[in-house]
Amino acid sequence: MLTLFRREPALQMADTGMLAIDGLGKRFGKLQALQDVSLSVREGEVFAITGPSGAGKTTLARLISGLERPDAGGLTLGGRPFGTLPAQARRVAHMFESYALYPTLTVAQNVASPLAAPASAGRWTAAQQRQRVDEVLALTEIAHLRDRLPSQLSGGQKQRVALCRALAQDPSVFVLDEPIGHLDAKLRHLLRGEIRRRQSQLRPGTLWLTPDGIEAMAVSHRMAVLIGGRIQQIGTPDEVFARPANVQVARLIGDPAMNVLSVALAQGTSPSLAPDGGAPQAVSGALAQRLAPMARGGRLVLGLRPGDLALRPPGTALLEGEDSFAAQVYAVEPLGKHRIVTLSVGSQRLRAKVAADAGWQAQQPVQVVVRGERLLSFDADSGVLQG
Ligand SMILES: Nc1ncnc2c1ncn2[C@@H]1O[C@H](COP(=O)(O)OP(=O)(O)OP(=O)(O)O)[C@@H](O)[C@H]1O
Repeated sequence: MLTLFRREPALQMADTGMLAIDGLGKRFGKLQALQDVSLSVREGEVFAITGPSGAGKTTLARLISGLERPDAGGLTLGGRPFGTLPAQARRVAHMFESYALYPTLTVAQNVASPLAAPASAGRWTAAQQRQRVDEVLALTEIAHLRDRLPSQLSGGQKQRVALCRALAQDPSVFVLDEPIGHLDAKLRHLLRGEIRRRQSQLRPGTLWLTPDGIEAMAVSHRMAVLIGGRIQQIGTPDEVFARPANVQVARLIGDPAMNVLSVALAQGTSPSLAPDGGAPQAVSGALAQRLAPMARGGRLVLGLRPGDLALRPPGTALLEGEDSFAAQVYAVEPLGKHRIVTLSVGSQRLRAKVAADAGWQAQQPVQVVVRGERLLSFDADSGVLQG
């Protein structure tokens, strides 16, 4: 059972409020690690930032904590400038990707260490500290490890200790850098729901950094996609999933991620498309309409969600509103409740999520059926979503 902490009026050291990040930039030598990053994290909001390795997530976390200084831009908390304060005055509960546990302290002592630190002197009684520590250890299912040293823990257990040490605090904002990446899938799924629920009921906002797009969607109220140090898109998980701003975002979000199929409009009288490395194929319906405004030989990138693709034997008649193109089965992964079928289309690979009882075999020719209204199209040069 989750117990929430009440703020004690006499002990309020931290102000909180909306964290606003405005135009942050950071360069390391020639590398522009972050450029013009702007976003805000509201009180009680879990805001996830997802992006591939090297995107700049940890750099952003360190700028918020005051462990790095930005070259450009600023930070405010509740409208007050925050980025000029020294790190210890910011009261950011920062969970480090590297854990940074004290090797000579037990699990419980590590988690309690910020509560017992001089900056928090007199803020919590020993009983209150113990209550906070107990709550987060129980939440992350490591209460039984409380007296162990970090050297006696697995990697996933150490990660949970580091997470607990951040969660136990009463900060101005929580910054959690890859907080659950090393846990097994079952615990990860459980914790992202539990932590989202817990953090939503606290005043400080939570910034959650993860390379896992699905985790970002599952845990957040809103999310940003960061690639190459630039924010590509900000929105609710549903908005980012439904309309990824560009091809790079589309390739990161979803399980499996959206397929992107590069095609050219082939020469001829009837509409036909040529997937890269494949023969031209006649198309009709909405797919033909998408291609109609394009010049012959023009290029387009189509976005196709794996769950929107249906596979049928070649030559099967199409229903109203359906389009199809030919492909060959490349590989089949049986995953219990569904199968992931990888398809070859010319030189490209697509993935389809189909029913578990679908009996497709590698090398089989197949008709890939998609409903035109589910297709997205991206500009072939800029990669930006069209329409
Ligand atoms: N102190 C530094 N000096 C030079 N380059 C750095 C420094 N810190 C980070 N970088 C570079 O900045 C870029 C962003 O790194 P950062 O650690 O912020 O990425 P990340 O998104 O957190 O990646 P990961 O998911 O792998 O942790 C990378 O190219 C990295 O090599």
